[in-house]
Amino acid sequence: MSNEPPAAAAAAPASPDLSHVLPRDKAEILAQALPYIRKFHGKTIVIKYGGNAMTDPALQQDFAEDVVLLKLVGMNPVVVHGGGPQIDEALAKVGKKGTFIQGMRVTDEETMEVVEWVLAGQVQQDIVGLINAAGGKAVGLTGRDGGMIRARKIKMVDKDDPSKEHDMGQVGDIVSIDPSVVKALQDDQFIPVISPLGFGEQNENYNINADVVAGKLAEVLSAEKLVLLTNTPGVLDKNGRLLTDLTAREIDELFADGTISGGMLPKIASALDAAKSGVNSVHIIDGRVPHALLLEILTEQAFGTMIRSH
Ligand SMILES: Nc1ncnc2c1ncn2[C@@H]1O[C@H](COP(=O)(O)OP(=O)(O)O)[C@@H](O)[C@H]1O
Ligand SMILES: CC(=O)N[C@@H](CCC(=O)OP(=O)(O)O)C(=O)O
Repeated sequence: MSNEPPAAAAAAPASPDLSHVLPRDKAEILAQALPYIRKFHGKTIVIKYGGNAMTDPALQQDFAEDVVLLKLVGMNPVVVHGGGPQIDEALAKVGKKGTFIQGMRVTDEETMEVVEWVLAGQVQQDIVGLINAAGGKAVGLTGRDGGMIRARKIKMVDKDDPSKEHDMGQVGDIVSIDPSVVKALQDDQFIPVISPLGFGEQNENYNINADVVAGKLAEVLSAEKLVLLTNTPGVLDKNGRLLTDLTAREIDELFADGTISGGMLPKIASALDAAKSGVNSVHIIDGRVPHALLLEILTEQAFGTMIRSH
């Protein structure tokens, strides 16, 4: 994405060497996960896997293993994936450059075809394959499957001039989500992997920002947690320092002074909506950290940015 990240966003943490950890210490670490396994047993956890967090094959494998582990200890992970950089790469091959307005891709007809192919054909199936190889049973879905995500053309009002509206092409705004197909899959021990594509009243296709789908799905599923994996340590302040905790009022201030830009705009807005709609804990975390999901869900380690409704 073309927006400038605050300074600290660039540094990816290195993979730790655990060869020196004694077996009894490893057992102790496993035992410390018990309270979290008990707390989240049977609960739905919506995981947004951002396109920017999925660029390294080793990290992708860690991610798939984490999802399977969460399922095997009794949680209900639901994966919503992105794919912004992967779409950009495919567009470049046909000589097109992505254009973004307020963190959303302007989607003309030709771009829509590429978006569908990359998200549902490539990225989703790669994730499904990795989860299955790690011992899970993943099923890939788009918003069309089971009539899940109804959408309409988004109205994008200019943030500086509210009298101006941008034509975003086939970018969708969610009208409703019917989660019955997700629930049926969960009941049969499958792990749903959802591409952020919706359909409209005339059966037309929509490209929807994946953070928006993840946030709304977490709300509709009454999820316990929404975890958004991205390529920064979390939300950063103007000096590139991590903000570990954000309330609605603080988020308004960050929007107003321009600290949040690009892809972080829909991410924070969706995270806040989910927190306000009753999702108990909402976190934006660094997907470049090996086993980021396990760190966030099964340890007491404070990690990334937690979004609170008040
Ligand atoms: N205040 C901020 N803190 C952290 N990241 C920010 C901030 N403002 C803008 N960003 C940008 O948001 C990006 C994450 O959003 P996005 O590119 O859509 O990633 P993803 O593919 O994970 O959804 C970061 O890489 C960074 O460039
Ligand atoms: C409307 C819109 O912006 N759709 C996104 C869908 C993918 C996405 O959200 O990917 P990330 O999570 O990796 O950014 C796009 O076309 O890039």
